[in-house]
Amino acid sequence: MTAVWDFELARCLRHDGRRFDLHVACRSEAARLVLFGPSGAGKSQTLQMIAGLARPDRGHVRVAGTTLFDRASGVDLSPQRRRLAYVFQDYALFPHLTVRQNVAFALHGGLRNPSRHAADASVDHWLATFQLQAVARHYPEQLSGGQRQRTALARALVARPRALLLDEPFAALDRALRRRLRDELAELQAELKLPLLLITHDEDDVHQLADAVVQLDGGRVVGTTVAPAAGALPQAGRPRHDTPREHA
Ligand SMILES: Nc1ncnc2c1ncn2[C@@H]1O[C@H](COP(=O)(O)OP(=O)(O)OP(=O)(O)O)[C@@H](O)[C@H]1O
Repeated sequence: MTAVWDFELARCLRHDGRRFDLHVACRSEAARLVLFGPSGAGKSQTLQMIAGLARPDRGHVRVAGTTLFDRASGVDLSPQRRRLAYVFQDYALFPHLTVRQNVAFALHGGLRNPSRHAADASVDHWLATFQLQAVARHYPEQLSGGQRQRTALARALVARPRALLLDEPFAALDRALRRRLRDELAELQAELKLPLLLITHDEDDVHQLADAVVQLDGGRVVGTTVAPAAGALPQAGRPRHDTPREHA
């Protein structure tokens, strides 16, 4: 069976005389894969290399059988051609664009600002899906945390991505909202059948969303688990280096 996620990424980072060696490999059939680990484990670097925003020294990235990067054979698709929607931790909405414009922006490859009245069926569809019609003319600073996150998701999905990459998508939200939005995201993923890769240090994200989890620490994979049961994971601050229960 073709793996949904198949990547091996190696990169040496140097900064201020310090060195961080990252080597992360994963092959998984999980539609919802979570990379879990403490701060500094290498989660963001891994996600950025998958998205094409950072370049590995060696390795490969394949998503649902399509090769997006392969150092050995010289394949290196641009972030746009990888068609992976990336939702940043702070959502990275454009403050000078309305909700509708933020969502429509992704349709034009980000080359120009869409008009405030831009009409497009797919923009309307995603605004409706995320219940954003009432705030479509609002600017990001006029939105609640949940509405900001939904706008970022609508903007990510409108361009029909191959997969969705999420960097700590619930970190900026309160606990009750996190729980609700995790459920919404899980439902949406099941409906769209869109592969989802999420990075987090929050164990609740893992339990509510993961089909499989890859635990990272110090730039290395320290465990892979399929559908982890509650309590099966170490605290993000205290990683466990024992034998993985099952391979993803
Ligand atoms: N551009 C860079 N140059 C040098 N080192 C870097 C660079 N970016 C990140 N690092 C280092 O790489 C390591 C992994 O960073 P990364 O941001 O991937 O961790 P993380 O697991 O996402 O952490 P967090 O949860 O805090 O975001 C850290 O030690 C960091 O200092």
